[in-house]
Amino acid sequence: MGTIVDAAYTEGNKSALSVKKPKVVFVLGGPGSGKGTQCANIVEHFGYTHLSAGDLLRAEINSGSESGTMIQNMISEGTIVPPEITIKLLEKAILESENDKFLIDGFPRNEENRATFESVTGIVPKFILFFDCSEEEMERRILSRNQGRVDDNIETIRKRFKVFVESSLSVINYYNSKGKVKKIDAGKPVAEVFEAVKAVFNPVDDKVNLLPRCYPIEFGRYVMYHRTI
Ligand SMILES: Nc1ncnc2c1ncn2[C@@H]1O[C@H](COP(=O)(O)OP(=O)(O)O)[C@@H](O)[C@H]1O
Ligand SMILES: Nc1ccn([C@@H]2O[C@H](COP(=O)(O)OP(=O)(O)O)[C@@H](O)[C@H]2O)c(=O)n1
Ligand SMILES: [Mg+2]
Repeated sequence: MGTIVDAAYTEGNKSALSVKKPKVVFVLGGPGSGKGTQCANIVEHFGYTHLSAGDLLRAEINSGSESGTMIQNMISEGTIVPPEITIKLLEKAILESENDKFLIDGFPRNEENRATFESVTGIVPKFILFFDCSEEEMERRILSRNQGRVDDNIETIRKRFKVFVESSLSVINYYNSKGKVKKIDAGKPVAEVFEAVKAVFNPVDDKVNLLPRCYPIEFGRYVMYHRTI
């Protein structure tokens, strides 16, 4: 149809993303673990662009797209939308951005998401940020989130926890076996969680830390400058 999404596909069904080669960090964790909250902090501090798979799917519903009804039903049930749909939305957002580094929040949520993304885009994530939080705390947070989401009710929350344990944890285990998971204790207050997050990102990514800080060390008549980053 000549849309930007169609244009993203080149010969052999490979995505144009294999040309753009963006830097990608997957941000995973149970519903309510604080992914969106911490992504906002990372954007502010490290200059990434935040792409929430859930937000992109909700925007697709609101755009009146033909897949809208199906997406709406799946979100209401807490089930996972087929990867073709979510991946196209992610690709479009990445290609439309001038940035080259992205936080992909809430994706991949199952093995099918993961394997399809990898084969279609050829992108290998730099690392996975995993927000580890108890169900009791996640439930408390979601029930006071107040964003008017159709899935933030106790019945759907329970279904989403089940999907997380049965389908999403295996993705985290997969990347863990490759040494790519940075696990964060997400049960603490927002500021404390962000301290742990900051320690994970390479300091050279830090927007407020772009110039190396040096301090002099004197050795007799020589003065050496030691870089702190
Ligand atoms: N560390 C935290 N402690 C307490 N509340 C938090 C924390 N992180 C996020 N929240 C709140 O919990 C709710 C869920 O957070 P959110 O970032 O939307 O999580 P997710 O994207 O993982 O579902 C929001 O209302 C948010 O303000
Ligand atoms: N990769 C994804 C991400 C979200 N979703 C759907 O979108 C819903 C909300 O996802 P979300 O990431 O906004 O939810 P939170 O983890 O932020 O609470 C999920 O429960 C799924 O129904 C999906 O199908 N596939
Ligand atoms: Mg979220």
